[in-house]
Amino acid sequence: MKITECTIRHLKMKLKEPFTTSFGTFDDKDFLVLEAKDESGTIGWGESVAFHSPWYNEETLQTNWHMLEDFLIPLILNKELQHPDEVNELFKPIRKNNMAKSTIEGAIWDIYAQQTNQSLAAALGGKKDNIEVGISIGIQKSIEDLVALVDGFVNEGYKRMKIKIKPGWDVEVMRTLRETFPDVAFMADANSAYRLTDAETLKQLDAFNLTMIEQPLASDDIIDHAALQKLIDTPICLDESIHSLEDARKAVELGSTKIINIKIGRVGGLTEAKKIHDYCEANDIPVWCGGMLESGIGRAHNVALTTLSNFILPGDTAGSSRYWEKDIIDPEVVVKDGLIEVPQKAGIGYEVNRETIDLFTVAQKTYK
Ligand SMILES: O=C(O)CCC(=O)c1ccccc1C(=O)O
Ligand SMILES: [Mg+2]
Repeated sequence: MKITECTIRHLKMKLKEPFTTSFGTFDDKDFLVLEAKDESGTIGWGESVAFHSPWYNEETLQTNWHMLEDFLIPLILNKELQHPDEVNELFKPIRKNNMAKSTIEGAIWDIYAQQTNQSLAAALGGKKDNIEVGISIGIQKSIEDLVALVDGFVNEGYKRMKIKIKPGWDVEVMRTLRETFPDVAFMADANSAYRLTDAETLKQLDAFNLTMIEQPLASDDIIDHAALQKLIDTPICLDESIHSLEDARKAVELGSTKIINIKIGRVGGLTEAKKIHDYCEANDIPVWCGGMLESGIGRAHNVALTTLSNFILPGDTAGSSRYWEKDIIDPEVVVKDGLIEVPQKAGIGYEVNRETIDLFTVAQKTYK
């Protein structure tokens, strides 16, 4: 396989509802999509999960465009590749910029799966026919609003509720939810809103039988998380702190994390995601697939990755209709009884709808 052409598109899509985390609110979603073509005309799609602003990590839509245009696409164009794992090696001399790397790596995995006539899930080694999913719920105006939302998602069948928390929107919120829904699987995600000195507050969450607490402390920390885990019973799950297999190994060895949220973009692509998955499986660390409010393209990659055996806990891959009036893939990702059926077609398994994607494209450029 030889990539002969890449097109970067900047898409702007309106979220149905604003999504609020401890670090800010998303209204629109601005992001990049990459279309790669090989010498035989096979087309593969990748999505950048970098946001418009550097809130979640340091990458942005613009830094991703720069990295792709000036460094990553030139490394790939017209190079003979046997397997997408080689992309991970080719990109090693370039430090970080994982979301940019993942964008093009994902498109190459899609092409590879099509050329070997298998679903992306099968190409990765996944065996599940369907995957279990939960949902991530942003910070609301009032606890009553949150209770009503959770009630709706429980009725829709989502397998676990992830509640965004921050100082002042934490203990009483989780207490109310636990009292109202005694049997629902809840977890909390702080997106780095606390410090080790907040351990007493976080300790109070132990009373609510949470499946885990995600990234309570600083986004680059694994030392204080290890100290915190000794003080609280709720298992800690790292998100922001894990960028590679090496990060995962160090965090597990230090006792900073008992569960890992794997995001394909954050770790630089599917090859690295699979390595982290395999390491965690060998070390009895359950993993699950995180979300970045993706369009259908990124969502399809998440579905495929989640078919690997150690994705034991439900992920954040909710259905397309949770986010968009109209997604850019056909069919859209549908959740029924908390399950997504894994597409069997070759590649990512969904068709990118050219008419819809054109509607949301605000800029594009082709490289060959
Ligand atoms: O529904 C989703 O895609 C997951 C939403 C989510 O939790 C999230 C959204 C934006 C940035 C960070 C995170 C996170 O997992 O921390
Ligand atoms: Mg998170």
